Amino acid sequence: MPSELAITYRHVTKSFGPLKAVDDVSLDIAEGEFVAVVGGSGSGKTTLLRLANRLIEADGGTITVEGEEVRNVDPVALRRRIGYVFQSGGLFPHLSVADNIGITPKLLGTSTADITARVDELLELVQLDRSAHRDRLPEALSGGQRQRVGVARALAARPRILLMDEPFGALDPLTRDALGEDYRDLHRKLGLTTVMITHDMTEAILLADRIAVMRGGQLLAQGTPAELSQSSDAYVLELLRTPRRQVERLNTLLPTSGAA
Ligand SMILES: Nc1ncnc2c1ncn2[C@@H]1O[C@H](COP(=O)(O)OP(=O)(O)OP(=O)(O)O)[C@@H](O)[C@H]1O
Repeated sequence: MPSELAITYRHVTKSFGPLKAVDDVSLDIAEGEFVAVVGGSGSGKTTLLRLANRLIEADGGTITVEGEEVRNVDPVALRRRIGYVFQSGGLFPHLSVADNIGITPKLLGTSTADITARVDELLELVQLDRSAHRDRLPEALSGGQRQRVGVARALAARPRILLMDEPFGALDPLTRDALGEDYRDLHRKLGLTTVMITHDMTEAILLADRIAVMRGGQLLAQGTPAELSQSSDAYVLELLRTPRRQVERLNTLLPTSGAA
C-alpha cells in the first residue's frame, strides 16, 4: 500500500525556554512533492525541518515520516532514511570529496568496491567531474561545487526524502539558479520528496510545488504560488511583492523578443 504522505506534522510544538519556536504547526507533505519553507529569520523554519529527522525533539503534537511516528523510530535509522543538506554543505573539512560522500555507506558496512562505485555514480548525478573532484578537500572546491557534494552525500544512503536548509543561500545568483534547476531535475528523476528552506521567494516560486510560510513559529499559509497570491494575509502578500516587482522591472528593462 503506497503511503501518500511522506511527512505529516499535526499540532507540533517546540519551545526553547519561554520561546515557542514552532507553535501548533500542522502540515502534510505528499510523496514526490517539493515544498519550500519561507519566512523571516527566527520564524522557526530550521526547527520545523529538524523535528522531522529528530535532530530536535518535539514537545507536543505528532510527526510521521512515511506513515511511522518519528518518536517510535530510532533517530540514527531515521536520519539514514532522510537526507539532510546544510547551508554551508556541512562537509568534513579533513575528508576528501569521495570520503565525504561515502561516509554513510561506510558506516553502514558497505564494501570498499561498492562505496567507490556509489561515489562515482553520485558524482555523476550531481554533475561533478569524477577525476577532477574525487580526491579534493572541500577547501579546494567552489561554493557551488561544495553544495553539489553536500547533495551527493545526502543521497548516498538512497533516501526518499531530502531536507535542505538554505542549500543555495550563499551562492552567487547564476550558480544558485543553475544548482536550483539541476536539483529540481534530480528531485523529479529520483522521485524524491523535498522540503527546502529558502529566504528567496523567487527561488521558492520557481522550484517548489507548494510553499509553506512561517511566521513567529506558526504556519501562516501554505499553497501553490497561485494559491498564495490569492491570500488575504498582508505578510504573505508582502512576501510575493518582491518577485512581482522583479518581474515587472524585468519586463520593462528587457525587450520581449530577442535571444535573451
Ligand atoms: N537550540 C536553541 N536554543 C534556544 N533557542 C533556539 C534554539 N534553536 C532555535 N532557537 C530559537 O528558535 C527560534 C526559531 O529558530 P529557527 O532556527 O528555527 O528559525 P529560522 O526561521 O530557521 O531562522 P533563520 O532563517 O535565521 O535560520 C529563534 O528565535 C531561535 O533563536
